Amino acid sequence: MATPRQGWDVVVLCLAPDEHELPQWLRTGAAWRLLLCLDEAQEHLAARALRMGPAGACLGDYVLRRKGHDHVPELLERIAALLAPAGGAVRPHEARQLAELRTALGSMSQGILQTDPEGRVTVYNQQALEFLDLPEALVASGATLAELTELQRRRGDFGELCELVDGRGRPYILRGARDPSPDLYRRRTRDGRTLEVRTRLLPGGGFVRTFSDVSEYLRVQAEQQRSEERFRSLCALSSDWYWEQDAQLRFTDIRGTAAQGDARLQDWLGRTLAELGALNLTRAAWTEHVQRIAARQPFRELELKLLDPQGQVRWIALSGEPMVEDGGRFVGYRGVGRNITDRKHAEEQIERLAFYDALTGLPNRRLLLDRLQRTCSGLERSGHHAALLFVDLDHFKELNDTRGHEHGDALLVEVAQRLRGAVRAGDTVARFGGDEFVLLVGGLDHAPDQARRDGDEVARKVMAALTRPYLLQDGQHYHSTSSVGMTLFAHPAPAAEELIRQADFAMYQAKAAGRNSVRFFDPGLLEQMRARAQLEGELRRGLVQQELLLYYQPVVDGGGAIIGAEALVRWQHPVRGVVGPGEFIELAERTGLILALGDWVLQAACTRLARWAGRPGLDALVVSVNVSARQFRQPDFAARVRQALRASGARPRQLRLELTESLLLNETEETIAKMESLRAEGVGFSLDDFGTGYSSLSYLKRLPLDQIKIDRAFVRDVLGEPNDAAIVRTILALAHSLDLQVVAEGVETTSQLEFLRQHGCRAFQGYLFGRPAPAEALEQALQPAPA
Ligand SMILES: Nc1nc2c(ncn2[C@@H]2O[C@@H]3COP(=O)(O)O[C@H]4[C@@H](O)[C@H](n5cnc6c(=O)[nH]c(N)nc65)O[C@@H]4COP(=O)(O)O[C@H]3[C@H]2O)c(=O)[nH]1
Repeated sequence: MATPRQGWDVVVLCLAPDEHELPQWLRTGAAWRLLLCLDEAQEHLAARALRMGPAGACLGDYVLRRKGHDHVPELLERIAALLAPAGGAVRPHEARQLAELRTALGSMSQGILQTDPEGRVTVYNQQALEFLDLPEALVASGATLAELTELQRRRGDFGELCELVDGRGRPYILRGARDPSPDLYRRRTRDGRTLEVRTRLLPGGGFVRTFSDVSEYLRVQAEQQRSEERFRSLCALSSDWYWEQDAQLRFTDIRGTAAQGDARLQDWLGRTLAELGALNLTRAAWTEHVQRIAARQPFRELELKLLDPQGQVRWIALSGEPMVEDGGRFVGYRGVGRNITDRKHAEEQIERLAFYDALTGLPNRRLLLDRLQRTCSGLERSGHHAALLFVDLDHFKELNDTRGHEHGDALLVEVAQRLRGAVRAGDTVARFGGDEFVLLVGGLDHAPDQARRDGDEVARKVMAALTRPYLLQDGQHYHSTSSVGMTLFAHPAPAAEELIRQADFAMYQAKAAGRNSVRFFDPGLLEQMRARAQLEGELRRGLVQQELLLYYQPVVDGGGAIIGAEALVRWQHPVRGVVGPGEFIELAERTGLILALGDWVLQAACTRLARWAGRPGLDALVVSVNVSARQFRQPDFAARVRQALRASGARPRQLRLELTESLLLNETEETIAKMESLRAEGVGFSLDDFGTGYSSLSYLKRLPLDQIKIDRAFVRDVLGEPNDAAIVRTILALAHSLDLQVVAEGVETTSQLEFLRQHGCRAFQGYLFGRPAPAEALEQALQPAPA
């Protein structure tokens, strides 16, 4: 059959009864309407024609053939109906379909329009009018798309140079919207929206065009892109890296500059956290983590200590949160990871500093206290005894002072090693600072006697280890001994601090017993300890209550004339009466009270000097004041002396500071500077107890001294002990050659005086001339005889 021509209004297709297919030309689509005439058995072909939709012929209606030509009237009637002009009699179902179509078009968010082969707009919806900003009257009037486009172009809808239309659509618009139209292009409207324009050609000519406002979509897309970029740069710049796990908690993604090229991290892929084998997680910590994951909760800073194949430890911290799809389905975890190895090392270092002695690497006081507490709490169960040993090196200070700190430090390191070797691995060797070491030894016998023997054996071993000669860095050998104080304890044990006090106290007993010995803490001695503590409290109070006094002991010349005095402190105790410095100076030094005490003495002596000014006999006296090492080492010591002088008005030339040898051996440069600054103002310096310590010619030459004092120990035996006599002679000769004055202390007899005089001594101090006494005694002795 021939193909119907364009322009026909209705095509009536009568299918032969044996025809089971629709002719091919029906699919080409055309403007005419189709009226099918077919047998009942062929009714499905009408349905098929209907389904061809807008691309094919438009099925108008169909009529079933009846016997003879009974169906012809109906056929004609239907032809008439199809030929009826638009707006004419429309069948009810068609009217409904049309209305529904309009509603559907109207409710679309897209704009839609359709043109006929001549380019006239035949179908449109409100959205299209709105997007194109065109009046409906114009569009409905049958204007062509080219005309509408021209109108828009003139209005500037596409921009002056059509720049609002993208590269795909611009040539088409510039051509005046004449074919061919691109399938897709985008253009921006003047109010800033972006429209996506899609065109689909219709088979019979014309096209359907849709307009979608994709502004929001593009905004979200751009935002997403920005967010992606942010994430990417975060990953690139951050020391953290990003990870993801699937629902089975296997690592599926590890990203970020910090993770790139890190084979050890990339090795995680496909494995779960449990399979990484963290060394640090305790069972409890792991259980807690697993429960958290099971509850799909986030986790923060989960720290993992991992061992890599090279045996290196590294620490990683992970934080994560669950990933859930839109439907609420759990799909895994994601989060960030960070290498915290450096931080962990720093923390370990800090911990070491907090609990270990930096020089020897031994536990410090804090750690020892902790271990001691643990030992004590285990004693009830074990029934064992334990021992705490306080070890102090004899004469360590002298080594430190004479040979320098490096040698002292090296010795302490060696001592630490020897102590460790002398006890069992489970015992603790701690350093309390200086040359004080404390050993905690556990597992001693249940029976007190045997425990004591065990403890004694440990102490002997310790002492033997420390007595072996040391080879110093300068190649010289050094011999040392130690004093050990020990306290034994079992359950119930005293408090840890109390045990340390006991061992410390016992160590002092060992020192007092002549060093190089062991002493067990004797509870009987506890009283002494308490007395010491009480004395400290009383001295503190005494200082505040101004219970201190200054006595003065005269210093005389060869003819017995008083040329000066030494100020010696006394304590007017409210109960015990006058207490000598031998009972409290050492305590004051140990507790730091010496600083306040020393200040007071300086001020009192200066005040006395000022009072004596202008008084006959007293006016020219030089007063010596003892200065303890700790006092002298105060950074502002010189300023304090100046302050005492200024406040009292005393003349610096009449003040002489007595220093001890041990003080001068240390910190020489600083010492000299301090002494020189005071000496420049007239203050004199005397070296006390000369000959008892490490007397050295070199520092005598270097230090700005005026005077040395021969210790009374040499003076005492100067007649009976040839050695002492030789020392005294040497000191006098030395002092003479260095142009230093000499004062001999402790002169009690005229024979001593005679000896000293013979060998050139010109100044003397001792009971022979007067005991230390209140200032008034000196004042009386020097009072001019009444005329
Ligand atoms: N056997 C005997 N002893 C004599 C004789 N002549 C004097 N003495 C004593 O020898 C000590 C001399 O003082 P030192 O060597 O500076 O030794 C002083 C000094 O090191 C210290 N000291 C005293 N007062 C102070 C002070 O104000 N500050 C400081 N830091 N230490 C002081 O206490 C030590 C003892 O002082 P003191 O008990 O007053 O003892 C005094 C004095 O009484 C004598 O002929 N025979």
